[in-house]
Amino acid sequence: MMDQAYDNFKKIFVSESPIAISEDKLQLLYAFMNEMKATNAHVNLTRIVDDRDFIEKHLLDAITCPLKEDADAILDVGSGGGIPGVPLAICHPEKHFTLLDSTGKKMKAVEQIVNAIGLKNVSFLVGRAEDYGKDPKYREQFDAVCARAVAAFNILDELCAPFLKVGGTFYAWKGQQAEAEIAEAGQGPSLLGLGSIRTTQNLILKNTTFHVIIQCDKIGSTPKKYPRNYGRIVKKPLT
Ligand SMILES: C[S@@+](CC[C@H](N)C(=O)[O-])C[C@H]1O[C@@H](n2cnc3c(N)ncnc32)[C@H](O)[C@@H]1O
Repeated sequence: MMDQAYDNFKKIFVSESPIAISEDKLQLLYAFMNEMKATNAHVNLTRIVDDRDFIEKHLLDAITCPLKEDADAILDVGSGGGIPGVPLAICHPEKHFTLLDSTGKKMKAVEQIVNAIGLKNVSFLVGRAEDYGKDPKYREQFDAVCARAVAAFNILDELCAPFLKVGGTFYAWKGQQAEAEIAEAGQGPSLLGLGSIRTTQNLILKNTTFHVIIQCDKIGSTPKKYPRNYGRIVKKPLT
């Protein structure tokens, strides 16, 4: 049963959203927000708790990602409190989302949230991206890989590229520093099999000026030597 608080949520969401969302999905996004806020009292999942901020900086920031229609298996690397993975899973029930984070406590909390709101298209992995990326069970198995607020692009490319199938797409959420980070990554993406680097800037939200998603496609297999161990990736990012 939805209430006055839901009506307020809906009003803000509809006035801010550049895309139309059905009522059932909107109710799930609302339930996710409330569960996350409640969980936040004992597990630190987000600093954003005001409804308008949550809608703009978490929900809309996540769901405006231009995921390809034919992407079925999607990995969210460094998912933390479940963003962008959970809002995207709500909006794309036909796709499967795997959330990966090295912090088990966060993944456990998000799993409980996902169960509480009844989402069936999400699964969880606890551990380091650079370890899972070497595991044949996960390497080159995903049609899309997403990552928000995890690392600079010249580190993220090595963490994420190994998971992508050739033909898949990598989405890295960035702000106004996107172009500078692409430049800093130099030849790194192409060494990893990534190409066609571009940015999506046309989904700028009313109060979030710098909503930029770097996208690139996997155009060739990632050489076996990548990903290196994390210390090496950070100390000497590919250029
Ligand atoms: C700042 S949080 C961002 C969480 C979420 N993506 C968001 O935008 O709200 C970064 C998360 O990435 C995870 N992380 C960082 N490096 C990682 C790695 N190499 N493998 C797996 N998780 C990692 C951290 O545990 C943390 O939960």
